[in-house]
Amino acid sequence: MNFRARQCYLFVGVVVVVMLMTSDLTLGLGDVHTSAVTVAQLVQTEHVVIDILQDYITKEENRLEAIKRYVESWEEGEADYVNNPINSYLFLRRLTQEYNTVLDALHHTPTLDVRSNLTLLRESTDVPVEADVNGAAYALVKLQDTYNLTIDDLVEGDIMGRKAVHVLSASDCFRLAQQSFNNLEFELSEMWYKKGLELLHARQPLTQEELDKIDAITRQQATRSMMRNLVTKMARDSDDAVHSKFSGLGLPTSFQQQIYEGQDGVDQVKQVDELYRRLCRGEDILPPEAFFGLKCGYVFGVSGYHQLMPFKVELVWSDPIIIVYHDVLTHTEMAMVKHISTPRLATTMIHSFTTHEIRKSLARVGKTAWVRRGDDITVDKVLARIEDMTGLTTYTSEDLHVLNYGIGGHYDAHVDFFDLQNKSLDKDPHQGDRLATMLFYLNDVEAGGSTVFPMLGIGVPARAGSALFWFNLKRSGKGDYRTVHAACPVLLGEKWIANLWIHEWGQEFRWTCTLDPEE
Ligand SMILES: O=C(O)CCC(=O)C(=O)O
Ligand SMILES: [Fe+2]
Repeated sequence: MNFRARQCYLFVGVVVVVMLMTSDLTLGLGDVHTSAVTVAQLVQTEHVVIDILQDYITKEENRLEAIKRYVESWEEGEADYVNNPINSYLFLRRLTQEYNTVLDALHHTPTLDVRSNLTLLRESTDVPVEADVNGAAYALVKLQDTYNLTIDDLVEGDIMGRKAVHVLSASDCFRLAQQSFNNLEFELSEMWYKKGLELLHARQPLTQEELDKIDAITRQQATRSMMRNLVTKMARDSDDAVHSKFSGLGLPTSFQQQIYEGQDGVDQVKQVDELYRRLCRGEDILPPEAFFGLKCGYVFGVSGYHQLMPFKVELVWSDPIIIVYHDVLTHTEMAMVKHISTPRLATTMIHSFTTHEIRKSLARVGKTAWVRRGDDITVDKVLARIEDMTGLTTYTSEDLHVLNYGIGGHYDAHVDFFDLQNKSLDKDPHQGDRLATMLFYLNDVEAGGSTVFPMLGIGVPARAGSALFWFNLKRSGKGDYRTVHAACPVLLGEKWIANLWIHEWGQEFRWTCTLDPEE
């Protein structure tokens, strides 16, 4: 292995080890792609960049044109400038007026202007950096994995028949391979290296540089596999304190399987993950009989206008109760919630209940904003509607949590409750546990983005204006683990949701509880 390759491997090794020690799988991954709003803003920024450059090109062309005109108007040895008065006049005019134009053109170059305009733009916008390209590359790999997309289709830029503007090159494949490796997706990494090499081999005749690249990557296979074994062993040998740091951070299931091999619960993780993928792909998991007895109907609200105008309700599951309300928000209301949230969107963080840290995680990729009662009349109306729909108070709930997922945006399997009965969290600020979740879909997602419940085998597509509702707690107040749910990665388009976590306090006369720990 040459020195550069060795250095490169050392670097990858260090990255992987640092990721394990700090349990930060997001290291080196930017999150520009995680929100469709941010990407749309960048598309606008690029329009401005193109305008600035276009203007620069025009000015440069005019400048060169002036210089060219001067040079071309000189007819060497052809004219008698000395004896012919007209020639003499033209000659002197050239040397004064036209020559000055040339001097002007040479002095006033538009380069400084274009540079300062571009610098201003860079300072006023979050221009993506290398890490953001890696983030977007990792999103692609995640989509490939969840939706069983073939590597060939991805290379051709084909996602479910929708063509991209360009195909992927060999070096794109190597970037995807490297990114998968950094994120401990070792099998996927191998596949992408193989594809990259195949694309390079297909280029005939090969340049010396390409031959060197093929050679280096082929020789690095052995080091990669050594690195992989080392990292896996280190993770396997780590103690519980380190393992608990990993929880909820989006460690790939394939890697978890290897490090927790033979331990309790690992089969369940694998099973939940498998069901999650199948549900995301829209596969039917349950036989039709499982849905017998489930109903659709009109249900009147508990107060206000909906006492006369019922809600369209679909019972998606009966135990635990999962309900979809159709057409419950208007387009204006959805637009308003998105409008207020857009300037507040920030990288989604997750709260680890084992370490109490708040961190960026690969388990949840998207951008979040919080909006509260009083921020806008629409928010107040939405909260009042939730009370109408559920009969529960929203005065002890959290603020409305708005999420914008871009391509690959997702949320791995989780429960919404804190299980306060089992954990010694300070209860007061929480107003009790999260009794129920109301999740509004604020747009139609072109492909992907369903909410799925792997333990139950059901999935709910994101449809603009509908709302998904379920109870997180049993009547005894215990967390109901059957409500494990996940947001499938967005495959095409974007996804907007707003959810409200309704808390236990204040529901004493609205929700019957029981002392029976089994209920
Ligand atoms: O986006 C979704 O479909 C689910 C989001 C979710 O589960 C959450 O925010 O807790
Ligand atoms: Fe959730």
